[in-house]
Amino acid sequence: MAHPRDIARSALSNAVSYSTLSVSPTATFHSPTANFHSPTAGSQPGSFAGSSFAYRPGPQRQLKPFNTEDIKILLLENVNETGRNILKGQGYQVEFLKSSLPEPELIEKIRDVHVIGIRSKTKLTAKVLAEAKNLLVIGCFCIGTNQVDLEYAAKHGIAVFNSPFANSRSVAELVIAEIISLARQLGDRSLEMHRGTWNKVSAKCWEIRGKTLGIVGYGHIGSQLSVLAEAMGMNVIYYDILTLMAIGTAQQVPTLEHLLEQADFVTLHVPETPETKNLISTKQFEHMKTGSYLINASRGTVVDIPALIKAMRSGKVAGAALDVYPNEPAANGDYFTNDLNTWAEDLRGLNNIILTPHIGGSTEEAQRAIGVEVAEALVRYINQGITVGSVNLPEVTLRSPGIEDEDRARVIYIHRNVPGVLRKVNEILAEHNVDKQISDSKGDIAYLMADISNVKTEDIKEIRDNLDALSSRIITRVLY
Ligand SMILES: NC(=O)c1ccc[n+]([C@@H]2O[C@H](COP(=O)([O-])OP(=O)(O)OC[C@H]3O[C@@H](n4cnc5c(N)ncnc54)[C@H](O)[C@@H]3O)[C@@H](O)[C@H]2O)c1
Ligand SMILES: O=C(O)[C@H](O)COP(=O)(O)O
Repeated sequence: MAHPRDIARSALSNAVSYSTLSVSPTATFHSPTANFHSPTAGSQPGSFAGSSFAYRPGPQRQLKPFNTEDIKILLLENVNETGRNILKGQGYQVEFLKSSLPEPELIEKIRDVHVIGIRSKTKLTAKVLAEAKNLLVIGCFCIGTNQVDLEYAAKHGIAVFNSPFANSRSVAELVIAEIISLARQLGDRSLEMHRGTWNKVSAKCWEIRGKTLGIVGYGHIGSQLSVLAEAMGMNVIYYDILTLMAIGTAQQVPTLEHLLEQADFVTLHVPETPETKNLISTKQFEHMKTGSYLINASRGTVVDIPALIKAMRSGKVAGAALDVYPNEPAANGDYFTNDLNTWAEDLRGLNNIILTPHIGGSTEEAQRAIGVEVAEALVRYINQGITVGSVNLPEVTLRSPGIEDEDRARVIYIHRNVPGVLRKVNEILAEHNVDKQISDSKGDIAYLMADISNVKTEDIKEIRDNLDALSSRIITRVLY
């Protein structure tokens, strides 16, 4: 029996196909050049030259079996105007909210939409996604995707996109500011002055020149930070589960303990995974140098905060900067108290601790760039089924056929990765000319895209119905 989501998605897909093959007047692609760069792009056969890929839709028809006005999008967490404008420019119905939503309200709203745009706060769990009967695609307008059940989404044919590095520089700059601020106790001095107290001290205030920065997680952010820190005269060491090429004169160390024992400043730039939960806890604080500093702008679960509070009270750790927390308030103006995290007030009472409200990626530059990058990925997926940049589906694209003809269609078949599917799909497509076809898999899920010609309007329903009838099917889309 078809899942209700599939029926809803089929209905959307069928909506226009029986009345006309032409495109809605609003169906112009937002950007005529829509350039994007993907670090993984070079791995796409036949679609890329090197690692930079300029997608140009050109004058051909857009591949949409629907009026763009039928697409309902919910944007939460104050997604940047750049992204909103791109989506509105397509004619989609866009509902925009500044904050995240409590789960019951989220479930109510997600039932109705084809696309949801979120940032790091909104948790799209299996429970929430199970209610999202119409959902085609999720846009994470941020780097992290740990807030989404990626596996559940893939198994139900819901693509997920993010912006893998548009805010890396902003985070790296914030961390540089924090290193100096902690070394000079700037937060405390500023607070004292705000309270009317003059307290001029040099004891335990340091230059950062010649000090050792230990970076845990040497990815996009960690490696940017490495360059900036060296430029300021710091020695940089890093620990990563992968062996990674050092930038500048930084040096990789073999274990986390090696890093903790040598570093004056420890900064965390790992994703949230089961392995990184409480990565820094009592044992790790014991390995740190007395009087060293800890910075966490990765995810709140990476540091055991009660253990940090103890380490700071004992003087083992001389200062800390936290940008992320296990439980974060939903909206600006909400309180950060023990109701949310049992230790919140103890944390607030410590000296030389910088507490920021998850602002690592919150700059105008980063948010604008993320808005464009994710919104364009969503448009490519909604209108053309292109999955390049998806974090949970195989990355698949075909060059648009560059045709004006009305007898062409793009078939997208997301299916379970089991033997014999290609043969069955091609039997269904056999009466048409398959101009181009590509198929790729990721774990249990496979994504097939075929551009076919010699297709009449009445053939579309038959193709869809036949593909829908295959036991391997997750989602069928026919775009034309
Ligand atoms: N505070 C903010 O606003 C903000 C902004 C952007 C990103 N982030 C967080 O920062 C994280 C890192 O971002 P990035 O873009 O540098 O990610 P990235 O994927 O480019 O790099 C992460 C690195 O961590 C390494 N790693 C993974 N598990 C590890 C482990 N157990 N021990 C050591 N290294 C490990 C990976 O191999 C990788 O090199 C993101 O996942 C996100 O959660 C926070
Ligand atoms: O994952 C990210 O990019 C950061 O944590 C920033 O998240 P935000 O967009 O919710 O500020």
